[in-house]
Amino acid sequence: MALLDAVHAPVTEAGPRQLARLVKAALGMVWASARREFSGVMVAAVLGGAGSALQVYLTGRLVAGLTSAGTGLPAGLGVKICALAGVTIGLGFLASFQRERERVVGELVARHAQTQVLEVSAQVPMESFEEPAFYDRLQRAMVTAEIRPVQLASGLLSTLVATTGALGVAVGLLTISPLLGVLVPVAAVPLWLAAHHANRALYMFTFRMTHDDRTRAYVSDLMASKESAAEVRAFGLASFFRARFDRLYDARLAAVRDVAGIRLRASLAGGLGSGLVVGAVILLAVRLVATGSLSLPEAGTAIVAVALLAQRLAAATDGAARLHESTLFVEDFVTFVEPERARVRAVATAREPAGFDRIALRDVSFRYPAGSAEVLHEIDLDLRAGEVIALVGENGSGKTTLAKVLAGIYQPTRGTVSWDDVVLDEPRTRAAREQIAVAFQDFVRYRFPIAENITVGRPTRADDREAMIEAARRARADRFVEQLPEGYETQLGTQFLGGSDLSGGQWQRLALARAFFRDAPLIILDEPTSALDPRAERELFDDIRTLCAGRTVLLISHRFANVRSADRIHVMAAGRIAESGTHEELLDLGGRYAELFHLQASTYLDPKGEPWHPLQPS
Ligand SMILES: Nc1ncnc2c1ncn2[C@@H]1O[C@H](COP(=O)(O)OP(=O)(O)OP(=O)(O)O)[C@@H](O)[C@H]1O
Repeated sequence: MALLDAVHAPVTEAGPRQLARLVKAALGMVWASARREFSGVMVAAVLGGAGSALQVYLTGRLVAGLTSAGTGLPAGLGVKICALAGVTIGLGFLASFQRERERVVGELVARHAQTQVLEVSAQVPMESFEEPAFYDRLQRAMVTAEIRPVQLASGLLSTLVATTGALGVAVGLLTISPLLGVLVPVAAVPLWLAAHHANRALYMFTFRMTHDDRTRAYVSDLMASKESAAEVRAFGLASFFRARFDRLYDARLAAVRDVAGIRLRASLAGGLGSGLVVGAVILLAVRLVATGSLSLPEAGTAIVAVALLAQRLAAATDGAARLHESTLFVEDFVTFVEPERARVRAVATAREPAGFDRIALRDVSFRYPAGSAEVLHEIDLDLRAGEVIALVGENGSGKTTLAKVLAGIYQPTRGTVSWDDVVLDEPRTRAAREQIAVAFQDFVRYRFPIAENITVGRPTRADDREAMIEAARRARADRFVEQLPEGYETQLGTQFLGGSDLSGGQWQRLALARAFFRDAPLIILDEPTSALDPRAERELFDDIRTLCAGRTVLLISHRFANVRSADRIHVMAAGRIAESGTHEELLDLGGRYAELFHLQASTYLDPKGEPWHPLQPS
């Protein structure tokens, strides 16, 4: 936790200046997303304030009329009562209007905030997803964007409405007794101090719980998602996960009780302090009657106004407290969204490389943010336009990492990637992704219709059905898709209405089709056939040049026989390129490639060195 605090100190430690900045940011959010609705409530607030002043004035006139009339009814009593009732009904209507508008403003701000968090999350550098602190910030920003806008809107609007209402009553009271009018607002001070303390406690609680909350959400996801459902049942993990979930929730509940205690004590102290002030002011009103400074009707009206003002001030303080609370959380949103916007702007202005005749990696090293050591060391690699280049090597040797650096997913820690003479800095790398198609080893299974699983490869040409079907054909996905009753319109994902599932190999063919549909000059295929049957695998590798004609291809495979026709094969070992050459050159070299190639080939030979025929007894 100490580390997290150092990375992102909670805002409660900050002074009024930072709070003012956050209030400004919060207002900016409301204004940007709900200008019209917000303006409507402002007008209602002003009307409400005027109505409150009128209410006090009419009450005063009514009381004065009643006391001066002696035993009979005063003249114009009916009109005064009707006017007072009319103002009260009007104020009630304004209150309902405000409540309903608040809801709409809250939703509008929530949508605005969530869109920004999602946009940023989808664009942050991939390295961010390697840092636990990033997930904490993301989680806080997500939660803030989801639930705080409603609180922000309601806090802001009810503060405005209650403050204008309080001002109206205060104006009425000041005309009766300036002393009482000045003293009543003091009742808001203990309420505000208490709210400030309570908000701090809540924010610190949320801040400190983020990591544990994420762990709990992960465990609950394991228990409730389709991806883990089979293993959870096969290994009987339900009670094991349940115990872990309970432990985490117990810790949270203990912390919730602590923070609830702090908030309750603060609220009691605030209410007590405020009540004492109001009581003292009423006593003072009585004393002013005794000393003859106030008449009895004036004192009666003043006491009603004091109670009304205290009530409005409490509402205004409550609104301000909610605004303050949500503002603390706005910090989580702002610190997440703002820095990333600068990067996005930089990318928007970056020139996309025009293409390449040669891609060159020079002295490229890479270390994962979470890793203690470099996983790529001083890599020099060239890919010329139209070549098929293969990467082979044992598990963990760095093939996927290198492919991701080439794909512009990761930025090298040291060294450069250039397209011809253009060195790709971060913005250019992002821009260059437009010209790269990748089929990842851990590709995504989109729970969309089949056609969309392919067209997300290049959403801007999603309407090109012919190209979509052609991509499916190249990935040999057309055969099984055409046998499905709804063909390319088949919804995937059994969690959605009418959805069905595919086999691992069929999903992989869709991932391949997606890469083909992207139609980019550089195609990176990381273990593209790991789930395919031997026939499909053979077909793909035999045809790779035709399938990717005119493109530059980087192929990664564990099966050495698959890459033997590549223009150049690089053998990776412990993050370095250990050997390079054509299949024949590498066999002649008699090194690691030759050893691993023969090792794999031997599994297809019987003990006498003949090809293995499993159906014929040896
Ligand atoms: N996100 C990560 N954070 C830290 N280290 C990582 C991360 N991903 C991979 N590594 C480490 O980087 C090294 C290279 O991994 P990489 O996935 O590039 O290997 P690979 O050759 O593609 O392996 P495989 O053949 O198993 O797919 C491994 O030692 C791995 O533990």
